[in-house]
Parts: sequence; C-alpha cells; structure tokens
Amino acid sequence: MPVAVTPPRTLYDKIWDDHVVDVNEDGLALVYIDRHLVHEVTSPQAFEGLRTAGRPVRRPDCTLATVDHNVPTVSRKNFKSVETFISEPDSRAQCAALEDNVKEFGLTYFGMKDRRQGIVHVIGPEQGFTLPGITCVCGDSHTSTHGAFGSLAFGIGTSEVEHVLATQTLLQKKGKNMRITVDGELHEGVTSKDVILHIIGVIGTAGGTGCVIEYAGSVFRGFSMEARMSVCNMSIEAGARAGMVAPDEVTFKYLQGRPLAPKGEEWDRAVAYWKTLKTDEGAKFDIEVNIPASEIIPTVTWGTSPQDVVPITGRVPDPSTMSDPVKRASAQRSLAYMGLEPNTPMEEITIDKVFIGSCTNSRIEDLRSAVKVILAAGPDAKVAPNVHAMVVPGSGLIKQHAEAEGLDVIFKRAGFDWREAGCSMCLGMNPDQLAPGERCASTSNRNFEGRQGAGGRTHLLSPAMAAAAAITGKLTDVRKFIGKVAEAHIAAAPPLKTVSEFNFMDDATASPTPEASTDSSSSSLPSASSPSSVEKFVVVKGIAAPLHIENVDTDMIIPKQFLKTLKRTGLADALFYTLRRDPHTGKETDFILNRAPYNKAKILVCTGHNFGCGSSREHAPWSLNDFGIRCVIAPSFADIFRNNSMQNGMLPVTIPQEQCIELAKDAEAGLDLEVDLEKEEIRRVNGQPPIPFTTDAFRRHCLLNGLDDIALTMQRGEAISQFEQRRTEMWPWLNGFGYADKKIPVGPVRKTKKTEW
Ligand SMILES: CC(C)[C@H](C(=O)O)[C@@H](O)C(=O)O
Ligand code: SF4
Repeated sequence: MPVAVTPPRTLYDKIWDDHVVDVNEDGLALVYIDRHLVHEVTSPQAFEGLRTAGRPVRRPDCTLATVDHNVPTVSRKNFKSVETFISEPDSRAQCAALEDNVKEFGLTYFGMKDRRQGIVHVIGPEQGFTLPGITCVCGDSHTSTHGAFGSLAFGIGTSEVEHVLATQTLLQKKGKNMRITVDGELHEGVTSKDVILHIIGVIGTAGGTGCVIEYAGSVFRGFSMEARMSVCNMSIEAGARAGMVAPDEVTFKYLQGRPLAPKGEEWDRAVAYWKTLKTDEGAKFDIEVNIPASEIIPTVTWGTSPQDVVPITGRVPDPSTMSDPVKRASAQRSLAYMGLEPNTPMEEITIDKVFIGSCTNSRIEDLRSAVKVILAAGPDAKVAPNVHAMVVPGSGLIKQHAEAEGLDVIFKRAGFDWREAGCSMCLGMNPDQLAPGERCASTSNRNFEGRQGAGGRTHLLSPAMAAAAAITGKLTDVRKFIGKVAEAHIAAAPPLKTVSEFNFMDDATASPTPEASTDSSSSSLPSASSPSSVEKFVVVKGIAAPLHIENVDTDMIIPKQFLKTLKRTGLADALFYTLRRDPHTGKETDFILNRAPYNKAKILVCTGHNFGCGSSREHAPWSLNDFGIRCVIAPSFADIFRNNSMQNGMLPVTIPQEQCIELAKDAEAGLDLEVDLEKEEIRRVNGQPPIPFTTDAFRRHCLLNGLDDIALTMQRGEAISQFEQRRTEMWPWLNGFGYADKKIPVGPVRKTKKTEW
C-alpha cells in the first residue's frame, strides 16, 4: 500500500491549516482566532454592535484589552481616574468607553493604574498572551508584530473586531507565501530597524500585498525576540498583513515563565508542538526575496512613505532624475512637504525633536541601545540645544525594568524627557505631537504626512540612530559613536545593571479586573434570520473623481484626530482633510473633492497603486461612504482597506493601471461612470466598451444582498463549537488564560521598587 505523502508546507500553511473551521466553495475560510487584543480606538463601535444585537463576547478568556493611543504620557503620580486625568474630551470619552465595555462584557483589562498597561503590541508578548502557532488579531495594523513568535497575526478593522468578539472567528482568504531571506553578517551599527527599513526600500510599500512574509536566514535567527518584533511589526509597511519568524530556542526562552505562558506539563507539550512549526524542506513560496546582510547600512527615511529610504551616508533624492511621472510627482510632493532640497546630504539635515518609542522600538533592548550611544558619546553628552528628545517606554513594566537598570538616569542626565507608557508621538492622538514644520528623528514606523502632528516632518530610524541624532542635533551616522574612543567612554561610565525582565512579571498579576470567563457556550446565538445591517451594492452610477496619487495611505484618507469618534458616521468632512483644508487658514483648498462636480462624486478613480495602505482604521471607508463615495477603482488595494470597505457595503474594484488612467480621463471630462456588480463591469458613457472586473463570489453575494457577515457566521455555531473541542484536546494551553483563572498558579509575590503611580 503506498503511504500518503503530505506535500511540504510553509510555516504559514501549517498555522493556517490548524485554524480552519470550514471553507466555502470559493476558498473563503472561517478561521478560528486564538488571541484577540483590544484597544480604545477601534473597539467602541464593535462593542456597540454587540450591545445592539444582544450578543456576548464569545471568548473573554482569549481577549485582552488596554488603553494606549489616547493616553497622555505625563507622570501618573496624581492619577485618580480617566475622567480626571485625560483633559481632551474625545480621548477621555474613548478611554472611558473601553473601561465601561470591559466591565460590561467581562474582559481582562490593563487600565492606566495597572503597571501592565502599555502599547497593545508590547503587552501581548510581554505577558505571554502571544504564543507560537496561534492566530492573533487586533483592530490595529501593527498586529503583525506578534508574528515574531511564529504566529499568524494580523490587523483587522472594527467590523471584524465585532466579528471576532461575537464568534471568535474571521472570514479569510488565504494569502500568498512570501519569504524574505537575509543571510550573512550585519555590519556593526546595523540593527533590526535598519534591516526592515532596507527591506521596505527594496520591495516597496506594496511589495508584500496579499502575502504573509516569512523572515528567514541567519540574520533573523541571530536576532533577539525584541529585534524580531521590530521586523515583523513593519511588515505592514511592506504591504503584507502579517510577517513571521519560525519559533526556536530564542522564542521559548523568552516565553518561559511569563504570566500567561503554559506551565508545567503543558509547557513541555506546547514546546513539542511549537518545534514542528517551521517551513518544511522543499515547501513552495509564491515570492522569494534574498538580501545579503552586507548590503545593509544604517538607514533613514527622507520622504513621506516608509519606502522612501536612503543610507544615512546618502543624499535626498532628486525627483528630476525619475522617469516614472507618478513617482516623480510623488517625490516632488514629499520633498515639498518635508521641506527638503534634492541632493542634500542626509547628515546635514537638522532636527527639532527626537522620539524614541512606539510598538516598533520601545522595548528594553531599544532603550538599552539608545543609552549605549549616549554613553559612547562621553560623560558630558547632552541632547543638542536645538532638540527636544523624548523616551516613551512601551509598557509600564518596561519603564519599571529600565529604571531598575538605571537607564532612566542616563537618559535624564543627558536631557531626555522620560515618559509614561503609550503610543505617544507615533501617532499624536494624545498631547505628544509635532508642531507644523517641526522635524523629528523617530523610531516609529510611519512617516506619512501629518502623522506625528499636522505639518510635522518625520524621519524613521533605529533607536541608536535616534540617540545619535539627539546628541548632534542632526541626522547622524551612528557609526560615529562606535570605535576605540566610544569604547573607552563606555568603559569609564559606571556599569549598568542588567536586570531580568522576570523580576517584574510575577507580582504584576494582581488584576483589578473581573473574573475572566472560560465559558465558550454559544447559548445566545441569534436565529438564522438575524436582521442585516449592511447596505446593498448592486449598481452605482454617477460622478467619478480622478486621483493621481500613489500609496494613498489611510492617514491621508482620514487623519488621526477624527479617529476619536465613538460612531461610524459624521465623517464626510474628515475625508482627505489635510488635502481639502488649508492648514493655516482652515479654508477649502482646490483639491478635487472640493470642486464641482466632484464634490458629489460617487466613485473615486485612483491611478496610483496601493490605495488604502497603512493603518487598519475602518474610519477610512466610513468617511468615503459618508461623503457619498461607494466605489473606489484602483490598480491595487491594501488588504485591510479592501476588507473594511466590503464590510460597509462598498466596492473596491481592481483593474490594470492603464484602464484606471483611461477611466480617470473620463472622470476629468466630467463623464459619469456606472459600476455594475451583478454584471461585473464598469460602463462608460463615451461609447467605449465596458471594462470588466472580478470579485470574490462570496463577497459579491454578500454585497448584492446586503448580508451581514456576523449573522452568517453565527449560523455556523455548531462547527465553531466542534473546532473548540478539538482545540481543547490538541492545544489545551490556549484555553482559559484569564488572570483570575485558578488553573494557572500565580508566582510568589516579589518585592520590587515602588512605581511612580
Ligand atoms: C488606530 C489604529 C487603527 C492605527 C493602526 O491600525 O495602525 C494606529 O495604531 C496607527 O498606527 O495608525
Ligand atoms: S503604530 Fe504607533 S499608534 Fe499604532 S499601535 Fe503602534 S505605537 Fe500605537
């Protein structure tokens, strides 16, 4: 009898196969979600949806919530409550709404009084909530961070947050397999941040669209978990929804002993399973990219897209040398925004601010590497007089850890501002923002226009490079702080203590939260005839507005200040706000959507690739919808934006760029377009033949009939329950990990330094 041979599979294939509950005929799978992280910005509308439909959270034990985007990072010494501490009303309302929601739905929550509070992508790994082999989601694009553990982790929009809360599953199409291999030795001074910036420079911000990236090769193997997290974090900036590194001894060592990691026999069983999680020899990747480590040198961005990278030894590029007209126009626009002249040496660019923080680079290792540069600069090293430099640890525990190592003292002595945990100036939804025209050397992940504050200019770089820039007042090659003199300075400084992170873990588990439920019963599933709330999309005919921009990011579609709403509506004026309003006078500009007839547009035709890249904010399609635009036509879309649109009865149509250019000409002539989903064609009124397009059969069916995904999934409650049973048998450590669950013994309370709050 011939033995059946399973074809070799990638790491992504394996995790995917282990999580499919069932598959539709057209390949759309219902995928089980093991871990769900929740923050205050993308969850209020989801909880409201549950409340309206009378649905509970299916797996509170697999859900962890915190506040991060809106929290001020000033001292919490006098913190009493969110109501008294957060002065900005919309930020306060969003944080208060999350506090109410976690109480009402019985979720584990790290609030502002809890030392475990921090950026959602920092606290998950820190607590051992993130584990190898799991599926992990969050209403946040940088969920890709968690892939560093060999998990399938990706960002979702608010409708999908609601879907996961209600059903613990998601409807997903499997992506493509992409492998990026970096082999060889990195040069001194080159860090994980330089590696990922370099990769994005090579493949572009749309390079990973539709793919899950596996990072392979000796460089990633040699990286710590912190470094792997920084790389996976920015997979979204490379267009991929998820990035991953196969788990190994480094991963296991990082996890063992964390509060929510499996213990005892379950640990051994888990490790045995985790060791199987690697790509099989001979497995096929759809796309392979190989980058020699030796090609990477300290890297910095010059423009307003993360792909606009250049070695620190390089110069600002010259758009006049670019042959592609769309690229040339984008570069010209970027340079005008950034206030830079072509050919300026990068090291001559002076800065006003330094930001060390964000889910990319706010972990202990990042802080240590910045401190090393300060020490290397000598005992009198100070932040340059023209610069304000801030350090924002990713979580309260990291802050405490850094203080135990004395890192805060070195930062403060050099003139850095030492803050409390949060997203801070990465996004500026809180008081930490750039003023118009200010230039910042930032360890965050996005340099989009207005990202760190309206009119603010961002250069992305590593924590070590950020520290170097703080000291010199200019973008600086960190390798100037390496060598004999630097070593002598470091040797002469009082030695730093290296304290194990675990000193801060055990006693942090005194959760002020309600008991996390482990009940996964589906008693309150709605009947099959649940009402649908999604608008139908059949035919849309009307004015089409042309847009000639590449990489239209969601920060551009709707800037951060409008994300503070608790509603899904009222966002029409927020659409393309920075392009539609003069930043100084607040008056309407002559941007296309402000001009008749385009101010009545129902369709948007974009000629540039990668529409909707960046953040997972569903506010982007909400604002388009509110404006009246029901259909966007573009050569390519970012994955999360595409999904978010269809969740709201909107149609993203992908057709070749040449055809987009043709349709944009019709639009410029003021001609109507007619998009027919039933026939899958775009009709033109100028006598030209219709342009065909395709849509996934299931999505098309839902749009044509206005069907609501959640109600449909709830009809599959039986299959989900069966999957959960199997999951309990095979991976028991994934169940019931609420802190109050008596199954997991909480370690002895150790004495630690008193915290500030
Ligand atoms: C608020 C959230 C939707 C957003 C994201 O998805 O990335 C934010 O974290 C960001 O970095 O822009
Ligand atoms: S990218 Fe910035 S704003 Fe978004 S989660 Fe990370 S730290 Fe927060």
